[in-house]
Amino acid sequence: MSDSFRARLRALPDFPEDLPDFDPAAAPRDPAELFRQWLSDALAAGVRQPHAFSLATADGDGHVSSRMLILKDIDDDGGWQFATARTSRKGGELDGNPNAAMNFYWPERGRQIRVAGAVAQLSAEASAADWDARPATDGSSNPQWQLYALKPREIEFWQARADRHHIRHRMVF
Ligand SMILES: Cc1cc2nc3c(=O)[nH]c(=O)nc-3n(C[C@H](O)[C@H](O)[C@H](O)COP(=O)(O)O)c2cc1C
Repeated sequence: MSDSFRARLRALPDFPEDLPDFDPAAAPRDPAELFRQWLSDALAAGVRQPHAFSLATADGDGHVSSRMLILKDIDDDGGWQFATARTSRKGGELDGNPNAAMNFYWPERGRQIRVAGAVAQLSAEASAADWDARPATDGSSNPQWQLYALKPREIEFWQARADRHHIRHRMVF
């Protein structure tokens, strides 16, 4: 059972054959601009939810949890925005420890983007506007809904290569 499962896992392909090139030296210096370029490329390549990312948070004892969320914006202050209920597990963990990490992965392009930093709550007005802009909005309000912004301490753009010399473009702020 375990042997055959291991063999099944081993037989799965890691990355597609036709990976894009990436030259960090020629990339925009602004990470938001580079992310927008990569997002357009991912959409053109048929990536279904390139705006979905995993968010890792930690509780006061250092126990880590992660879950998928949707990126709402990268704002003019460089904040990577997402929204959730303030009363959720992640909301409680962020209250006690603002440090969090995002991870985007776009398999069709062999690309991963890691963003880590401290998260701050945005205004009640911005949170309400985000709630109202949800696709299934019914006009009701949700006072628990909170828009957050992660201010990057570090960002890494990662490009898989067929020769396994994967490219890591890391920025520290
Ligand atoms: C693709 C995807 C996108 C999601 N986007 C959001 C989101 O933007 N906000 C949110 O609160 N939950 C979102 N969820 C649900 C969360 O993953 C999670 O189940 C929920 O927020 C509770 O997380 P917590 O108990 O760790 O706080 C999404 C789930 C998936 C699979």
